[in-house]
Amino acid sequence: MQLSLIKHQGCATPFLRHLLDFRVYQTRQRSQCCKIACTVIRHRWMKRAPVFCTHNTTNKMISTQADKENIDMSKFPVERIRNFSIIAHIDHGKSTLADRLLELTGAIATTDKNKQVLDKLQVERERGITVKAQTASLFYKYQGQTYLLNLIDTPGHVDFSYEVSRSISACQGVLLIVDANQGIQAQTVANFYLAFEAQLTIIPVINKIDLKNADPERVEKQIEKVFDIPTEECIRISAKLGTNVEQVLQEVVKRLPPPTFKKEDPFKALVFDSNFDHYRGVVANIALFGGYLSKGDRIISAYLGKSYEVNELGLLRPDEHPTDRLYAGQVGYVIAGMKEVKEAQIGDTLYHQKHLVEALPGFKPAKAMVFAGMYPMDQSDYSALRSAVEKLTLNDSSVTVQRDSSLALGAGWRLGFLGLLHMEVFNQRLEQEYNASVIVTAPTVPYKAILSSAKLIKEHGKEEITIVNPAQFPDRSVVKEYLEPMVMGTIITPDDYIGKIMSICLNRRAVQKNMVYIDDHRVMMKYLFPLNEIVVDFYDLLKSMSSGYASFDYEDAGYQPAHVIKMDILLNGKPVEELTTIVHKDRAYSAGKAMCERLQDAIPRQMFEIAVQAAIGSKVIARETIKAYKKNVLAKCDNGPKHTSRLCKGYLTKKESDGVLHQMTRPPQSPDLNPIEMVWDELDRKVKKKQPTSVQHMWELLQDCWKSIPGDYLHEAG
Ligand SMILES: Nc1nc2c(ncn2[C@@H]2O[C@H](COP(=O)(O)OP(=O)(O)OP(=O)(O)O)[C@@H](O)[C@H]2O)c(=O)[nH]1
Repeated sequence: MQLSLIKHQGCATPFLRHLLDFRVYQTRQRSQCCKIACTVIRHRWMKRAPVFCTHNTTNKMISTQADKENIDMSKFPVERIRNFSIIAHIDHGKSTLADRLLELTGAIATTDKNKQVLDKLQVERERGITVKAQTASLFYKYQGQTYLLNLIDTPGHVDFSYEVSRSISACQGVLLIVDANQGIQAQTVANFYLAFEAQLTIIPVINKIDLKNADPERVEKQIEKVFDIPTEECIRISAKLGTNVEQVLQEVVKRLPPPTFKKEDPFKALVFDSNFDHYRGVVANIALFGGYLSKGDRIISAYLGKSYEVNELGLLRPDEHPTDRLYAGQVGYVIAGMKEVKEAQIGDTLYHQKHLVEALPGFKPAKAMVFAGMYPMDQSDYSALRSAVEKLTLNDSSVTVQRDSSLALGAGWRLGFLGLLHMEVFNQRLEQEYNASVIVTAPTVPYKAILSSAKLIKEHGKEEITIVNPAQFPDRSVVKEYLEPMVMGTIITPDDYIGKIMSICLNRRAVQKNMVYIDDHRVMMKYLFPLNEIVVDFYDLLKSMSSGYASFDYEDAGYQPAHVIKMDILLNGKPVEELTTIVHKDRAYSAGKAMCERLQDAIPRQMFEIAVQAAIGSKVIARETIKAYKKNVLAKCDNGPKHTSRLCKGYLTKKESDGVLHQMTRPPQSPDLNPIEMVWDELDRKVKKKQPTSVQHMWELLQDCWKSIPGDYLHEAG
């Protein structure tokens, strides 16, 4: 099958588009037709309902007068600074609480229009989720003293937990929000441990107490049982109504420790986040671990050793608010003329030119969980897309980028993401923020192979290689052992669903590691899963099995030996690289069969038969056939030239749905539809000119038309 055809046409032919859409979905389409196909395929892949805009996208932040004042940052010694993150399971109300805190401290005016003010990205507002941590500095008066509170609102979804771990590195405490109705969920546990391991002070906050089904007492008991935090330490609030939110601020001041850094020490700052501004270059979010920084200072990046002049610095309130200086313990932003994407490494240490300091440990690089190919819709857009990908990866450093190319799709990249939602969000941001049109291939997880062939070991320079593209999966004959990525999954569910959940876990090759009751009815289960088994649809399946009550979170659990094999998909005997997958040996037959059946549904019938086969090496393990169109429409041409001519016109208008001639088929190696279109046009002209009087005459005209088209396309049936 000549997938390279897609290169010659701006928009793929219907056949190829369908074919590619099966494993490849486009994030931006040129025609409505593509858009519909894409939506269908996207949902087929994701098995998720489409996400509609749930927020007022015109919701603008309303700044108060305080924003315009010049703030003397020296007024805030470390004792009067509190740096904290808001962490929680998805949708437990982090951003809503952040809105109330901003209002209470006057950072934004109090109005009912403030909804998730810190969720600034279009994608966040459209999906109603936080994907990027946001910082806001608040001034809060408590017992006659003004405190500087730096809050970081973090995402809740497991795919963005890297943002959480980075954010807490700039903090001394966290607010752990738990929904008073749902109680502790899987990401509550994961986020608690992130904060606990970083030795931060944790204030549990039970939110949504206004809900009819709220049961804060039960949730407090859960918190005591699972996290060993006494019930009396919990604060009950309603972020939506503002109930007890003031108490949260008071407890932040009372319970959270101030930073311990000194302004007398040499300047040292951690870059914990960064954004790319088209006009000003890199805007780095920094936490000062010592000393102070002034406008005009020369600073050095420990990562690159390059020196920069500070053009602007200040606080995020949550908009940028320039100040003259930032001091130890404070959190803010700095713009220092970093124009290159690579210059602003997250986790980097900045220091003064005059005072060399030891670099901070930084962050463990984010580990990509899924990989997918990304290609421009049109190869001429390659360099524009490259620049967009580079800029977006600066704003989202957890994406890994590797150059790649495909026979069918041309030059592109293989990108690594933290999960499927992360991948979707990245594509959506590319489209919305950079106006890029891309084709993204199906996601795959990174396998490893321990090579046995000395030649290959020499070629790679190591024995163990990571395979992120199934097409490059090495053959068993040169491999000692394959390894697959594993994750430790946490499932929290009401006990009514235990049986069903255990059975789906077993089905996904998972091994149970632990099971404990967190209260009278809820159970927390730990399973070791192969990542490949959960990455696409496990979460949705779990949700539907448990009527939405179960929650799931996972963390990396290394690699385990596995008997995995490469499965090729052949169309009329030719392997299609883009459709190659890696499957577990025990699942190969069912996966091959399912794939062939789905392809059979996805590929529209053509004028020739298409054999869809799944094969392991040279052995075909599944096959489906897409039958050719056959319709003896010429048999109706007995009524003379007028009727024949009318019929021909009929074919022309109907040809997409069913109008092809019985006597005409095309050899399978010529799947391009264009020659047929040309034949129809030619035939139309000839019929008009020569007015055929019989079927034989009509057939001759047809033959002439075929001959006028280059290539041997005509093939007489029967
Ligand atoms: N009834 C009620 N609803 C609330 C309360 N707090 C938040 N919500 C609602 O809960 C939903 C989720 O709130 P968010 O603030 O977006 O939750 P989040 O934790 O920031 O979500 P992610 O950032 O996506 O993890 C929204 O519809 C809020 O209006 C509350 O106190 N009471």
